Amino acid sequence: MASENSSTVFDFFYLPHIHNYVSHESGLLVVPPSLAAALVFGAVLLIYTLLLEPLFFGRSAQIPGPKLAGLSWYYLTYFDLKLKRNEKIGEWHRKYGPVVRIRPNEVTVADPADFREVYDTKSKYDKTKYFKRFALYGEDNLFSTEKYVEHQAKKRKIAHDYTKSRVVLNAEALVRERIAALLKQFKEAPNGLVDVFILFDCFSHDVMTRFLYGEKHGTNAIEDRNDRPLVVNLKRSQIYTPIWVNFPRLHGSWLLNRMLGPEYERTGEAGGDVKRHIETIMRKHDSDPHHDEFYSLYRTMRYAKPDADGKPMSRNYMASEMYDHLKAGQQTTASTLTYLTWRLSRHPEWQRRLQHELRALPVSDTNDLSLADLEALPVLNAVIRETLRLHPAASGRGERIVSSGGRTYSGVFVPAGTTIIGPNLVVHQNPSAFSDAFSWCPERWINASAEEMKAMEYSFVPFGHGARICIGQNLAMMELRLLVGSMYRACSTELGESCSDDSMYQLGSLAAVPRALKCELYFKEE
Ligand code: HEM
Repeated sequence: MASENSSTVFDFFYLPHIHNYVSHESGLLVVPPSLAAALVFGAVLLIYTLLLEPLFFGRSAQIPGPKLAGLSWYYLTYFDLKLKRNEKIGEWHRKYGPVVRIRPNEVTVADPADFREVYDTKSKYDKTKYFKRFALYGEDNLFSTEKYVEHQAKKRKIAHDYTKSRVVLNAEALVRERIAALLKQFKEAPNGLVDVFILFDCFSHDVMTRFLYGEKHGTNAIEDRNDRPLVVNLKRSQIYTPIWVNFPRLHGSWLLNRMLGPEYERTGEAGGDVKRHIETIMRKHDSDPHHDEFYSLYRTMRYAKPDADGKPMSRNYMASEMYDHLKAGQQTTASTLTYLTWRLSRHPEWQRRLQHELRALPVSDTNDLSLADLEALPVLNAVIRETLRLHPAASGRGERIVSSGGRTYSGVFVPAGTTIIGPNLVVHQNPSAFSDAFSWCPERWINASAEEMKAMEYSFVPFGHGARICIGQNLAMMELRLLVGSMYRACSTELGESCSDDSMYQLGSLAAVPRALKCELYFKEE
């Protein structure tokens, strides 16, 4: 029998009411039947909700995938923070098949037909709330707009400027001018050693700023180091994008700044720097009395037809759109160019074939290659396509919501409301379209039969598909063709000592960049 003076653990924690439930004989807890029943019910409910429902009885339980991914949102987050998200999802598809549950309510598809169903114009899937992170200045841009219909209305106002003929008219000359500045830097580099990643980043930054605000107000990051901090910080911030994506409220907090150090803190400010940069440029542009006389996307937006309510585009909306295009167009293009020149440096035989093809072309009075000629070159287009296939530069987070009634993908039913994604990296590894899918093999695009080519093209979606396909793809393809064409006509490249398969491992960051955040190559003028 417990003495009146003996103390229990409940005294220690001072839980006065609990004494009512302690046996005076044994000192043990005596739980009244009603409380016991409530506790058991609670435990069963918890087990059912956290374990049995997601694993066996829930609407998504039959979808293949790792059990842990079905149980917890954090399982994929773990690989995401390690910057291995895309690689992991690819691995799961090889193990579990074309449809995989990657989070309790999130599914990816790898089959090209399923990919097309998700993104097709006919399907009209909405985007998820994830894209709200990309809204800026309090305004949704094209990329962050959730609703299909609203997105279409916005796109109609600017899509014309991104058609092929308009891009050639408004941007070809500025791209050529920036290429000349870039090649000069390559040629003047000490010992010919160049970090191409940073310089391609500067190149695509200059092209984008000039396209967006007009040549006169664009940057000179290639030759002027004062214009580079923005580029460098945006590049470094790639390492931390999974924190921003998974824990947006925690990102940039005092706690993370202390835990991750000054590099994290500094790059966390990159977004704010871009915002201020855009605001400054808009003010400069507005106070320029000649701003209507030269092309810029900003000018197009300022004079776009007003909405049905008669309102022109708001200043904040225009700023939001320009910020998004700047980031979307800069890092993707720089990453693609980096992987392309790296692959060519690893495969000198392809470099020689490319040079042979380029050097046989006629040049203009100004010693330029014509875009039409470049578009028709089999080797140039094969090396570009093969690089876009193996190293797609976007994040693979094209989240959409399965619409009402649910859908069946490759025989697997996915309920309405589920987040669905077609990661293009995984679609590009489709073994029935691409034999030896993990090898960089441009030959496949040259020697394919008509039937093989059809299958490859169906599975080749580096710019996405459908209504939300990359608006900048014509600009990107023009930059790639003109730059790679001009560069390899004039020079050769070789791997620098610091450049290895490990340093070039492609991270699962927002723009899929090389792990070392650099790529050193030797340039030899020929
Ligand atoms: C090699 C370079 C590029 C690649 C691989 C690429 C890839 C992509 C992909 C896959 C998407 C679709 C995302 C989704 O479905 O959610 C996309 C959208 C987009 N891209 Fe690109 N892109 C590139 C260059 C550019 C350039 C140069 C611009 C210039 C403006 C640009 C601007 C955009 C915009 C604004 C969107 C959103 C379109 C919308 O939601 O309607 N991209 N890009």
